[in-house]
Amino acid sequence: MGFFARVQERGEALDSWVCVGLDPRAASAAEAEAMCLEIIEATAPYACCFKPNAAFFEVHGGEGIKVLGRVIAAAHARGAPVILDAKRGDVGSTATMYAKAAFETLDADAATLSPYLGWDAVEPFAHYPGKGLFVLCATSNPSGVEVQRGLRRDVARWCASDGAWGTKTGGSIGLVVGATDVAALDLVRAVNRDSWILAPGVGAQGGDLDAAVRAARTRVIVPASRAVSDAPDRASAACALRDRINAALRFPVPRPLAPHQTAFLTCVLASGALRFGDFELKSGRRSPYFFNAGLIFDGDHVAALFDAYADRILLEPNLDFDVIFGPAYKGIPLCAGVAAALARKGRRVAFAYNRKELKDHGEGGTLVGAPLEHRNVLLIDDVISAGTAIREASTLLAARGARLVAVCVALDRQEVTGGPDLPPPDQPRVSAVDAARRDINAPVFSILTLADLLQFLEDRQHHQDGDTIQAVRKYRDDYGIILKLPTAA
Ligand SMILES: O=c1ccn([C@@H]2O[C@H](COP(=O)(O)O)[C@@H](O)[C@H]2O)c(=O)[nH]1
Repeated sequence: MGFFARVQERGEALDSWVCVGLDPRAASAAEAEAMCLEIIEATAPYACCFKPNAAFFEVHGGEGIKVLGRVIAAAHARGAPVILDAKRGDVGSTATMYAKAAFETLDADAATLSPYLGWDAVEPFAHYPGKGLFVLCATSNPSGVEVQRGLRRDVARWCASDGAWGTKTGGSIGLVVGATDVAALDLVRAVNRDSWILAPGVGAQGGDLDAAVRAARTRVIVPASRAVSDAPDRASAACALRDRINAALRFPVPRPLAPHQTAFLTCVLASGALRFGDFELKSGRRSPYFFNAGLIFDGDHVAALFDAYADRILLEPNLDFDVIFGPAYKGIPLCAGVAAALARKGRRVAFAYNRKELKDHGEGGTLVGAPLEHRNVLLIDDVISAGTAIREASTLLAARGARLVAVCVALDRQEVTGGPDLPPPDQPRVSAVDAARRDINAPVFSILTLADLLQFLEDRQHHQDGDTIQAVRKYRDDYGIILKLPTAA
């Protein structure tokens, strides 16, 4: 079982998202060890994981490193996963040794990493199956923002399950976002709804625990070092922290979806393109909801749909494309309509599409619209089922000398590939979107995900009955690529 699945399981079993930090301020390695063992003993019933910070052990030299190994083993003996907080980041060959030290020598289950040197500094850590990574996104120290302001949104996107790094790591990558910066947590969750967040900075650093947890919404682990180690009764301190986190998680302040998502939902519900009930999918699964973009045909609904695509595309950072390509048939009106909507919003791009039949008269050929050679192309489609259409389109584009830069779809069902049998809980969960993304080597993003849909239903913006919401939630838990969320809004 991977690190995040283990944290999830232990967190749920203990009903606690407290990560107890082990930062022993001690005069010797022996004293540091004794202190950590006491903390582990007292707080294990409240700790979904432990987080020793390497500095507090390295300061004691070789003996300190040995103690760190024994402290990690002691946490393991209590069944708790361990995050090694060492904020590593270096050129690939050195990062390889850092990864070996963290995951082999010390046997940590996860490590904190700096994104500053790019993917090749992170990659060696990703070679260890089952281990977790936490990438620094917005740190809790006061001046971090001066450096991170321009980078944190991109880091958050890269680490999302459909982001560049999230995809490469199969989702075993989380983010460090300080509890001291609620605006940063908001920003991160606006572009990344599914990564685990480690939110340090409560207690001694003065972070607003309630606001931070609410901003993170879900999949949040709150580390506390001094707030626990310096408390007169460490067990009570960890227990109180647990309760405050849970209270904030159980009563989150509703967070609206982005306006283009609400407009899209309004359109698909009004047109009947999104329905709730009992549907049999091509895969043989019975789904409590079904999306059929072919049912959006009234002019006002179509206009809203094109606008929602255009708004979503404009939100995607660093998307450099000059042609929108729509694979036949459903992609044909989409590419034309979205190109028009983008033009109205100030972004001029061309469109092209293919025909399925070969023409034997007139201009001939299978492609219509803008020339594709040497052009950067954004592929647009309604929903990815098996991903066949996307793969075929990508082959066609490559044959025409075009560069496929990304794929935009309306709905990402975020479910594992396969048939009606439930996937084994310990297997890596790969969705059709993930598989397509891997095969075509380009990002895939969507206007709406299943997680967004659930949030919409749960926020009661749409008056669905409780049974429908329960059924969609259960479907997500059974077939979703996203592990069961620790909290239901
Ligand atoms: O942004 C960050 C990243 C890591 N940390 C580390 O967490 C603990 C916090 O200690 P407290 O006593 O709970 O303040 C410490 O090891 C830091 O190095 C962080 O604070 N902020």
